[in-house]
Amino acid sequence: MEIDPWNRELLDKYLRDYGVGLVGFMPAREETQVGAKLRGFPLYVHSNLALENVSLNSANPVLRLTRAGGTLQEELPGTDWTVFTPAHATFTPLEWAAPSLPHFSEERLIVAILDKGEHDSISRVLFGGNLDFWLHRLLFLDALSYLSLGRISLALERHILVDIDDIFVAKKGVRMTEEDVKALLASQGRLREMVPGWRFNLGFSGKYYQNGYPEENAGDRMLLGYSIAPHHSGVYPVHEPLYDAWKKVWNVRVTSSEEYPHLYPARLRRGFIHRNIMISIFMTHLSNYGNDRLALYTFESVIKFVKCWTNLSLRTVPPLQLGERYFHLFPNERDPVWGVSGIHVPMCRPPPHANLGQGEVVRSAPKFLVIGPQKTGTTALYTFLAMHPGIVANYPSADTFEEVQFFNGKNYYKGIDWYMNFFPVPANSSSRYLFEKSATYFEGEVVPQRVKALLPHVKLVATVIPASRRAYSWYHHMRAHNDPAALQYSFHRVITAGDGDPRPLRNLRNKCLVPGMYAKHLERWLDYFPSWQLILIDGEELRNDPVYIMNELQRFLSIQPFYNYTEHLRYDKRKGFFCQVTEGDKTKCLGRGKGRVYPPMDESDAKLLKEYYQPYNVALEKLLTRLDYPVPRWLEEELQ
Ligand SMILES: Nc1ncnc2c1ncn2[C@@H]1O[C@H](COP(=O)(O)OS(=O)(=O)O)[C@@H](OP(=O)(O)O)[C@H]1O
Repeated sequence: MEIDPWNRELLDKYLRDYGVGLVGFMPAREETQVGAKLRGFPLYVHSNLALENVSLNSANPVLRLTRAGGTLQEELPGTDWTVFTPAHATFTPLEWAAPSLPHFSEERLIVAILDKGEHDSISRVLFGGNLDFWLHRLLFLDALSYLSLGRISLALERHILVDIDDIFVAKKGVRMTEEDVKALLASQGRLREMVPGWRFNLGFSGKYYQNGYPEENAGDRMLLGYSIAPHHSGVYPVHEPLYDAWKKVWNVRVTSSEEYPHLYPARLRRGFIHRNIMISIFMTHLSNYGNDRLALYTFESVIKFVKCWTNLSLRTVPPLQLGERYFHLFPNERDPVWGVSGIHVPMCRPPPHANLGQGEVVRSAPKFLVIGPQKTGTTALYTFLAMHPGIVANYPSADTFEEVQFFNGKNYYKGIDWYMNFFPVPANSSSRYLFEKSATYFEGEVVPQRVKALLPHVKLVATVIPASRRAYSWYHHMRAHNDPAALQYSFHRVITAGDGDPRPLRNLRNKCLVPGMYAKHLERWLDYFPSWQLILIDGEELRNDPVYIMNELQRFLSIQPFYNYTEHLRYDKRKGFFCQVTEGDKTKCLGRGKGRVYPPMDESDAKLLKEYYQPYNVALEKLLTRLDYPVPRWLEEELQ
């Protein structure tokens, strides 16, 4: 509002030429202005006021979501409000308030004002302060809608359902009596007048039915007559046996949870779909419906308040429809992101509502992940790490061997319990370094976000080798695994495949080439993790001097005790690689699948790939320099 004339002229020209409106806020200032003219506007201001008794101008065209609900008899936060006195018909008051001074409570000073643009062809909504005051946030949304000619507008329809879980679950003495149930039904009747069709949705666990004092048991019986359903308790993190039961016994399609995704305040909670069951987010618990009945009071008050100050139309629909509407509105939330933010690694994570029975254990989370990409020496790294007495690897998977492959692909939908079961329970989890290696994590679009949500403090180990060498090794890996496309097409054909080529060939090309765009993928990881949580290992050095790399890695992970790899790794002439020294001074090397023998890459293909990866390599070098990471020698050579 108070920029210098030159910038003001530029800004106004822009606003006029493109028909853009302006929302302005008056900054707090030290000196008080009384009746001062606002430069360039036919408008006078008075600053540094304490205000109260707010009301809105119902005739102002800006009001859309906000309703002029009467006079709000409360003080505005702060004592540095500015009020406006217009001197042109272009201005229409939007909001009034009275000064917080004795005998002035009837006065109406303008705290927010609409400039219709009749003075200088620019429409504005001006606020005499910031958005700390809740009503101004609503007015701000309306200002955006008005000034954008309705293009930036939120729908006015809202759906609401109150879900009361565990309706019978509470200790004797704090359960619902008949009187409480009657109060619930009476409240439901009153709410129905404000929200057509309102109905509390009750869920139960039958185990606790008739488990209270006689008057509470009478309450239980009355509730049973009302309507209850066994489709609640969408506990989070997901408790798989519950989902099994929901599917098998009741064919439940929708349920509720109050935890996901472990973010506070509660308004940050979200929905998700797991095993085709929609989890909406609206769940409350019994305790405030019996006894003090605070929940009933709160809901009625909130709804009255919303109806008083907004033009929102409140509706209710049954749970299934609500779930469908929810995910139609927020399609991005269909995919869950399992998270335990706030719980530090090592985390102990029994399902929150599950009583740990015999044979059940509390597991610890991995402290670091080897994320790949494939063919960069990750198996060697995994094997060398697992030799360390202080490091514990995941159990192997029946399908994917040493790799769990949880955060990418379908396994993610098996839930956290499935993942955690891959980790042994160390006697003293805090002194052991659990880790897993899944080389497919590196380039997965959703992987960094998922890892961050579940393991925010985890350290990340990535390995890189020349991208073209990686691509060639991967191609031979696929041939060795009898991949039909890899067997059918030559390496040249794969790396030169165009968008018009058959899908299997294009897929192969992408999987072959995309992981080597190292900088692009690393940047994605760094969107979620600070650089000090990530180490980048030169796979060439790992191959030639694994002891040096393992020492670096131990330092990065701050692992105790320091393991002397010199005595435990030895170059094996026959294998052509470093291998593990075993008892009896023999060596145990990786299997035939690692360190394969295949013909060298055609020079023309090597040239093609060098050009292809050039921009990615340039970006990688820049990234490494920016992060103060060492630049591998092969990268320097590639860029010469
Ligand atoms: N010590 C040791 N022993 C055997 N192999 C070693 C070793 N160090 C690095 N390498 C290189 O690792 C390459 C395989 O990489 P990955 O283990 O990441 O492959 S995989 O993604 O897990 O399939 C593998 O690639 P290929 O040579 O193409 O088979 C090796 O070059």
